[in-house]
Amino acid sequence: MASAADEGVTPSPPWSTDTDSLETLRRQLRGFAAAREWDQFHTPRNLALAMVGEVGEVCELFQWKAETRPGLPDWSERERLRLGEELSDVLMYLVRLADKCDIDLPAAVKRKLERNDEKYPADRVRGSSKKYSEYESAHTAPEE
Ligand SMILES: Nc1ccn([C@H]2C[C@H](O)[C@@H](COP(=O)(O)OP(=O)(O)OP(=O)(O)O)O2)c(=O)n1
Repeated sequence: MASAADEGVTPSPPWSTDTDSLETLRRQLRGFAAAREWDQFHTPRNLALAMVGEVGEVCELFQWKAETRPGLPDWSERERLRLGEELSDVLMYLVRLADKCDIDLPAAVKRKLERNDEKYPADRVRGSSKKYSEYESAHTAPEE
């Protein structure tokens, strides 16, 4: 089985996020909305609702299907294309929502990765899906 390093993933700190691609997307979505005078509709509440609606569309694609393996080998190209579209909608509304709420998403993700690493140290939780509070000496979430 390929190790984490073989797959180019980052198994341990320091964590970072690709600020450039999120920032580029944030700017593109700003421009897209501005060109259509949609800023007036892109309120935090509307964007949150729109994002959840798109999450529902993602889930709908999995609905009533048998469990499938990672990579979706038994899905058609058409279904995979559709899933890519719906995931993109979720991402776009998410980035737009963060922007309209003045949340620095790359910084927030980096911070959350660090907190997750503290709550779920790899050596301790490897191979288990238990929540951090279920471990024996219940670890409490770090202070804000
Ligand atoms: N007021 C709007 C309307 C749309 N979009 C953008 C964000 C999404 O990426 C996409 C959502 O478009 P639709 O509401 O048409 O939804 P779908 O693309 O999912 O189409 P359908 O509902 O037919 O599957 O368009 C937006 O930013 N603001």
